[in-house]
Amino acid sequence: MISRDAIPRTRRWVVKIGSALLTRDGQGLERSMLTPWVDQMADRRDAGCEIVLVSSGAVAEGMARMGWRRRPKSLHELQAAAAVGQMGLVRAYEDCFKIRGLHTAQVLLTRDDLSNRQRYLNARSTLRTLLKLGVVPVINENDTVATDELRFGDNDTLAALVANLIEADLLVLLTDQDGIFDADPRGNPNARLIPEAWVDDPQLDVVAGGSVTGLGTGGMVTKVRAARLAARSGTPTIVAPGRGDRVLARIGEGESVGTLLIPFQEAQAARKQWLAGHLRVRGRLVLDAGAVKALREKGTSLLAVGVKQVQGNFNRGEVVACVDESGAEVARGLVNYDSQEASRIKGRSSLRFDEILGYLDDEELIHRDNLVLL
Ligand SMILES: Nc1ncnc2c1ncn2[C@@H]1O[C@H](COP(=O)(O)OP(=O)(O)O)[C@@H](O)[C@H]1O
Ligand SMILES: N[C@@H](CCC(=O)OP(=O)(O)O)C(=O)O
Repeated sequence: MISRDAIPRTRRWVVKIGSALLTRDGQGLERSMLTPWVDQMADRRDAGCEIVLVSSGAVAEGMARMGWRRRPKSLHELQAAAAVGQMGLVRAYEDCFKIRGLHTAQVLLTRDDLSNRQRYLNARSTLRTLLKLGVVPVINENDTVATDELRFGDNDTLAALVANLIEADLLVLLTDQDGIFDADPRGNPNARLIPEAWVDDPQLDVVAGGSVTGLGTGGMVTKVRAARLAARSGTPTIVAPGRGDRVLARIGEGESVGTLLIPFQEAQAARKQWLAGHLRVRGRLVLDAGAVKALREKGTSLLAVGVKQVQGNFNRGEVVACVDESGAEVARGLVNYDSQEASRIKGRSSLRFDEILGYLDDEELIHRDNLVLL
């Protein structure tokens, strides 16, 4: 079970900053407000932590730039506001991170990008590459193209799916309250902070209310839901006070700040169960004896070097069976290369993928997290 003591060992964080924090009463972005967060994130980086930032605020900044006092009702006006405001948002982050010598990258995602397996894998590879290069990705929803059906709707959900995507060690949702209280503190002065809870605690559904500022979307309801999504990849969530002093540093030191939502341990098991029961196996990889042994005895990922034959037509991200030379199924998993690519790299070391394919996406043909032994 993850506890506060384990937080100092976490190395990959997704930090989400909500609109309620970024704008003063709908007056648009304030750089002076952004600087302390950027400094805190840069400090985490200096402490050896990778940071992916999910930031809201495009609509609020767009409204301010257009001189609109009220949040527009029509989807197209909202999309237009987001398009105008996103320019200011990324520019402000770029300027602030530059002072700390860090590069930033704008990443705009829709729900479709994360539900389509191939695009999911591509987004994952790009984010991993940016992190390896030391760049801070600044993510927001691609509001301009997202239709109602395709929207995440709130950036808490987006941040959780990003945490799943990059297998983050921690999701930090910075908001305008000190954390999750046993009642909405705006209407209940006696409300008490919940320092820690299991993410599936039904009590959270009772206490978490919506948003009342008209700037943010979702309130605590979406934060609890997001924590449950993040827990699917075993990621704990901390809902923390964005206006607090040295909040990220204190979290990193294991201090009790905000509300820690602890993931259930079954997350990994559930994923493997889903894989084992998946009926639509698209192809087969015939493994040599060494690879069978490594999978069974050491629980390693499957490398192309241990594959003798590739059978069937499959795409990257589909389920394939791993069989031994007698045809007996050993394992099943989500493959990182399509059947044509797999045929070309079979029996080869990942050091040669670049030369053979012209690129290297993943070193493993199937990562051990996406592999279940049968
Ligand atoms: N149990 C609760 N504890 C704390 N805040 C709550 C609770 N229930 C509802 N809220 C509301 O959630 C709001 C934060 O969510 P939201 O406005 O969506 O902000 P953000 O922009 O950070 O996502 C708070 O201002 C608060 O009024
Ligand atoms: N993509 C939108 C995000 C809206 C949103 O989720 O806001 P919030 O609840 O404040 O995180 C924007 O940038 O305005």
